[in-house]
Amino acid sequence: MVIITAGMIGVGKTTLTGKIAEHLHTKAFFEPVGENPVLPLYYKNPKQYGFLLQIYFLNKRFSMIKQALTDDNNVLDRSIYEDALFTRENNAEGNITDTELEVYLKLLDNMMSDLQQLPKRAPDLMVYSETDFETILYRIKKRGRDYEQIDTNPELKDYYYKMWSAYKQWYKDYDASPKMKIDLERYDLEDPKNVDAVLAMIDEQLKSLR
Ligand SMILES: Nc1ncnc2c1ncn2[C@@H]1O[C@H](COP(=O)(O)OP(=O)(O)OP(=O)(O)O)[C@@H](O)[C@H]1O
Repeated sequence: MVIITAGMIGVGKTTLTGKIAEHLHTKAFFEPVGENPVLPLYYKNPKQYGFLLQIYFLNKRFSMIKQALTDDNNVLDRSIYEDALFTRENNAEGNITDTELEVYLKLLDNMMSDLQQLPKRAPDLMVYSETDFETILYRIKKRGRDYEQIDTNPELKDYYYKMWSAYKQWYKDYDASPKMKIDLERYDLEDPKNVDAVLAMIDEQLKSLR
């Protein structure tokens, strides 16, 4: 089984990915932000580093999905299927030019067609997490990464809102695999009871796929 998690910045995908991997005894693929040299540069100067950051992520995600689809027993914390959303939003914000977007999309297209030659062509399940916008802001604040804070960079609130809204449509349009939605506002994963409830929902969904 290959499961991918998806959802807005700060929604709680990383925690959920860890819980799923532990529960199913599978390997989790994370992309630790501390090891990303471009991310802090991007938040300081999105116009200069927007394109570079998206190429950085795309390259990482391509390696991860290739390995995941080859090994066939994995959970991925965000995947190549949602990266273009960030690129499009940064294009709409004026951080990424139309030419950069075009080059990016062609590269992405090439990468996606390469995936068709792998033992498995797509994930088995996409687990999408959502909360309301206020909860997103609360969790970003609580997590406390300096460069993500709207207190020091108020313009970020607008960017976050646009991303949060765009994700709703992204979920509706996603058709690369079966999908399910988890309400991580109702099921806050800090409570172990909620973890059990969410894992039971995922088990149920997996059963229906077998
Ligand atoms: N293409 C992209 N993919 C993922 N993250 C991106 C991308 N472009 C910019 N970012 C930024 O990189 C950071 C990713 O952080 P992280 O991997 O912890 O994901 P997250 O969505 O915040 O996680 P979680 O749902 O676990 O809270 C965020 O600050 C996000 O805004």
